Amino acid sequence: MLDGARSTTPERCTFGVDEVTVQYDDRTALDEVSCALEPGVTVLLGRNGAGKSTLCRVLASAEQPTRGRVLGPEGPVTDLRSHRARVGWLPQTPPVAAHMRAGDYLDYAAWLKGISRRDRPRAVAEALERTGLGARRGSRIGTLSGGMVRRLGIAQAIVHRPSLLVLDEPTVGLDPEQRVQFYATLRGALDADTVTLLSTHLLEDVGELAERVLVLDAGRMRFAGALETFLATVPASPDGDGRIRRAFMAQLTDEGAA
Ligand SMILES: Nc1ncnc2c1ncn2[C@@H]1O[C@H](COP(=O)(O)OP(=O)(O)OP(=O)(O)O)[C@@H](O)[C@H]1O
Repeated sequence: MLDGARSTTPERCTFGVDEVTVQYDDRTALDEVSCALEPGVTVLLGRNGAGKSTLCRVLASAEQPTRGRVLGPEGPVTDLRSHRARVGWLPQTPPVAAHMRAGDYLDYAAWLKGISRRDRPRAVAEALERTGLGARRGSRIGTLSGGMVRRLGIAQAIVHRPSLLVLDEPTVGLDPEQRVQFYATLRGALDADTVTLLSTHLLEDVGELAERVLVLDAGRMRFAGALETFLATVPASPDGDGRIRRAFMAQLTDEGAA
């Protein structure tokens, strides 16, 4: 296990977790999980209940692990406030308020991230532009389509140009066309040096976005490495079909099927 994680040299590790355990009463959501993230998109795969959301929350410092450490470029994170200021986070349920106008909502998100009153208009305009919502600045969020609300979720997560972007199942509930738009929006919204973790159980997301892959199962990290390494865990089939699915299935355990 973790062959890919070992191949991620510490010099290139900008964010990650070290031996993180999260315990809820008698349930172990994460069991001594370690991973090192790099600039680019890492897709976090796992079945329902594997621990994906828990890992996302821990990385975003929205939740404290029972044991273990969150890592930043300077080493273990000790100052949660400044860590949160450099993290963009899109939880499973986008934190939007239907009655607000998109621009006002982003202004509020930028204020929460400590962007000054002077810099906020530019930050908001850029976030709207990067997510293709420039024309929707004055629209009430309740009138936007599901796909637009998801893009607005990305906009609030990137409004402060975070170093680490954590997206928890952002493609769930989007129809195929909305997903295509979402992929394009995300690619356009990311800076080259942004460290992005995207959790999903949609294997399509891997082919569209992943440079690296993590697989969690039953709270344990089963695989961490480059997409090519992940795919190489199973043989190619003559028609080239279903390789991501087979590579994913190969990492799963009976334990996680419970
Ligand atoms: N606040 C909580 N209290 C108790 N148990 C929890 C809590 N949050 C998560 N769990 C449990 O921890 C385990 C991991 O949950 P988590 O939500 O991280 O998984 P997931 O991979 O994101 O699943 P899904 O794809 O269904 O969202 C599950 O067994 C879940 O029931």
